[in-house]
Amino acid sequence: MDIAKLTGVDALKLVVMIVQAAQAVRHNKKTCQQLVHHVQIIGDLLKKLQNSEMMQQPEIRNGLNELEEILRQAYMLAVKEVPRLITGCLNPSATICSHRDARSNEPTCIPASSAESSSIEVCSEVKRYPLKSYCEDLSHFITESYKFNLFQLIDATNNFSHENQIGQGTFGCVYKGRLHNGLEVAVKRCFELPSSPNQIDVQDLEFQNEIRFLTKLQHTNIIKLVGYCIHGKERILVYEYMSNGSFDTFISGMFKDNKTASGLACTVPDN
Ligand SMILES: Nc1ncnc2c1ncn2[C@@H]1O[C@H](COP(=O)(O)OP(=O)(O)OP(=O)(O)O)[C@@H](O)[C@H]1O
Repeated sequence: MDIAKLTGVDALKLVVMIVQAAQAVRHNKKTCQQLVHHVQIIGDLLKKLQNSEMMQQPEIRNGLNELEEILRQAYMLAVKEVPRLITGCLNPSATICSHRDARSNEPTCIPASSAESSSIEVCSEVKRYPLKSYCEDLSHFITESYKFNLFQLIDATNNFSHENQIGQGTFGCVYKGRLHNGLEVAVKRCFELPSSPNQIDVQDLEFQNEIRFLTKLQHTNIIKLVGYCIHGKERILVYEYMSNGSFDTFISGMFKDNKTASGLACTVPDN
């Protein structure tokens, strides 16, 4: 099926299509049921958002556009009968990240928020799926980024000190940091939103979208996500540090180099 044919289908319709596709899959029944369960949670959330005032906020609309793109890709995967893999990617409470297995030292996928409260049981096949095979089967969803613990980032940024702050965007403050291995990083500490259940959900979706999109889009012209941290209410993203100025400067520099928006789009790996 041509992905272009799905253009214009909204997120809620995609949820229905994914559920239908997953229910039609003959193999991996149990995994498909989990997939349906996870997608329906996203669908319920979208329904709640649909007529709310929050939909007027551009950042939420943008987040939902990105979610729609994720759902579109999930649908494409569902119809290709690989639900086992996308269950992990769509689990609203678990993000796949790469870690090394303590015994074999093999990179392994685990749910990033396994320490966080989760009412959803994460598919055990996904939990222990070796990163290598995962990459081979689903390279565009894999993340080479790592889950940091909060103390590593406190250490890297001198306790998020004022001196280390290099900027501030819509979603949080950005700090320059240096990891133990010497790598210079930009650490974005997301603002805490007022504690309304919906807003927290949306913030988490936004956060997870950022992780998925940046790890999926590996390209020399796209900033690399080095890792992330979830600790209590803390949501932190760790990017490679751009020594040549801000991201905006970098983007405008790119266009000065005759890399037009459409040219860039052409060079982004096509999933
Ligand atoms: N990877 C990075 N390396 C160096 N500086 C960075 C990096 N990322 C962000 N910054 C600095 O932090 C500032 C805030 O960045 P951030 O991505 O949070 O927001 P923004 O893209 O400027 O705005 P918005 O969030 O509203 O889109 C940037 O303007 C830049 O100066």
